[in-house]
Amino acid sequence: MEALHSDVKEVLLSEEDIHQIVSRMGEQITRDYAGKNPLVVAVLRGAVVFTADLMRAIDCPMSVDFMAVSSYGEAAKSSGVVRIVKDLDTKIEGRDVLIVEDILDSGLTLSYLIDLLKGRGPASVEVAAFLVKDVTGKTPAIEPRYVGTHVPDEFIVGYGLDFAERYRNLPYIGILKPEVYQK
Ligand SMILES: O=P(O)(O)OC[C@H]1O[C@H](OP(=O)(O)OP(=O)(O)O)[C@H](O)[C@@H]1O
Ligand SMILES: Nc1nc2[nH]cnc2c(=O)[nH]1
Ligand SMILES: [Mg+2]
Repeated sequence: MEALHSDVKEVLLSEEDIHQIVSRMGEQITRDYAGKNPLVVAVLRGAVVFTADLMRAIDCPMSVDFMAVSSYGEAAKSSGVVRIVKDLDTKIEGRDVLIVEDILDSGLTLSYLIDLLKGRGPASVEVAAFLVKDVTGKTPAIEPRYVGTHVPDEFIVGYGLDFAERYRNLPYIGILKPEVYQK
């Protein structure tokens, strides 16, 4: 196993843990979307690593498109305002849409996206979230159909999740040392 990054306090999920979770989620999605042709919507940038793995664990016809939104910018706390940086290139009317997210924290990003995409007349909109953070005071209950696992209320990095655009390339999920983002 590779050495722990010096800015990471603790590893929550190893590469092996991640692989097992993604396989299980892929099986569930494959079963539920049999005979359909879902459009997987990856939310850039955080979800890109998870999406790349999840797609390969889905064994039914599907397509993928990307949307970029950002609410955290360079900060460790949401600005409260979700910005669309890139919209879908695909028409979703009548499609089964599966939004793929790396983490559900305050819920702001997903509640914004779900409302936006539902307004375009899809057949269905579901969410696959790799991580759900256990925080109090989440934006109106979002219940993702597919959840990888729950994480504590700390700042998480790795496997696509960044702080100020760093650490996305760590192959594991870890807790960032507070002194790094409080600097
Ligand atoms: O539930 P929330 O409190 O809205 O937080 C979750 C969102 O925050 C992060 O994205 P961010 O806006 O930082 O952009 P990024 O994906 O480009 O890192 C993460 O990837 C989720 O999309
Ligand atoms: N990297 C990272 N991005 C987030 N966006 C919302 N919560 C988090 C988190 O814990 N870590
Ligand atoms: Mg994101």
